[in-house]
Amino acid sequence: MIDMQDAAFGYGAEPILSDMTLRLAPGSFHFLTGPSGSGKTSFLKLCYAELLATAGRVTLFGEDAATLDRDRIALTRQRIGVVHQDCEFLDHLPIRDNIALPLTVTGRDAGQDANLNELIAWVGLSPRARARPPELSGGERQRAALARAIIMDPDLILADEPTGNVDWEMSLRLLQLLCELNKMGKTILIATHDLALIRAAKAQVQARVLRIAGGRLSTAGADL
Ligand SMILES: Nc1ncnc2c1ncn2[C@@H]1O[C@H](COP(=O)(O)OP(=O)(O)OP(=O)(O)O)[C@@H](O)[C@H]1O
Repeated sequence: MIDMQDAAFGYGAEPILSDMTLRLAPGSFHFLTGPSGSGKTSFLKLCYAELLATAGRVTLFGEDAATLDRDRIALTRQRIGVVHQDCEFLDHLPIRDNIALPLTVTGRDAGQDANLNELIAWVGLSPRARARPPELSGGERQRAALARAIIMDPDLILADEPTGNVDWEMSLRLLQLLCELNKMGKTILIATHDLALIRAAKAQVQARVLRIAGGRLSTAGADL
């Protein structure tokens, strides 16, 4: 699904990520930890070709990310759902329409989409579907961001601090949704600082924990 071979990346001359070698197998569940500023978001961006490796190779669904043209990148991204750290929405649109945006920008009629209503119910937002983003709580926004990320039925879900601004109860609820997606066969990669969340996940799914520190990727110890 995603293969990295000695991949490196830097915003300037100096790499911030080096020697990244990793394989994300279909159906696997991974966490990515590391200190603030260590490069977790940048790493996720390599995984959906928002950034391209400056050395080594990143292969997405069997294709070298560096060789993908714009159309192939767009097609590849339809297989990847991203929950961004800042979960930005269009504030003038109801949250239902925000969740449906990936459908509407690809020319589908969201109004008739039964899956959309089902998905909104699944994340527990049916009573809030007509509310606008500024009227939502942090936890509701995070669940809306997750719904928007999976509306196109992606194979891989990348989540950047999906529980960053919510209380523990809501963190567990979001985790539950991600574990359910994994049980449906989706591949999950979650960047998080929250070690308690990782421990809670390990009780439900087989999760591998990766750590970025000092620009290098390693497998975190079993003490988590
Ligand atoms: N667009 C950019 N241009 C230049 N430097 C950047 C850019 N984005 C991030 N950086 C720098 O790259 C490094 C890694 O940032 P990144 O956001 O990937 O880390 P992170 O581990 O996700 O951080 P956090 O946990 O605080 O979200 C940081 O030093 C950051 O300042």
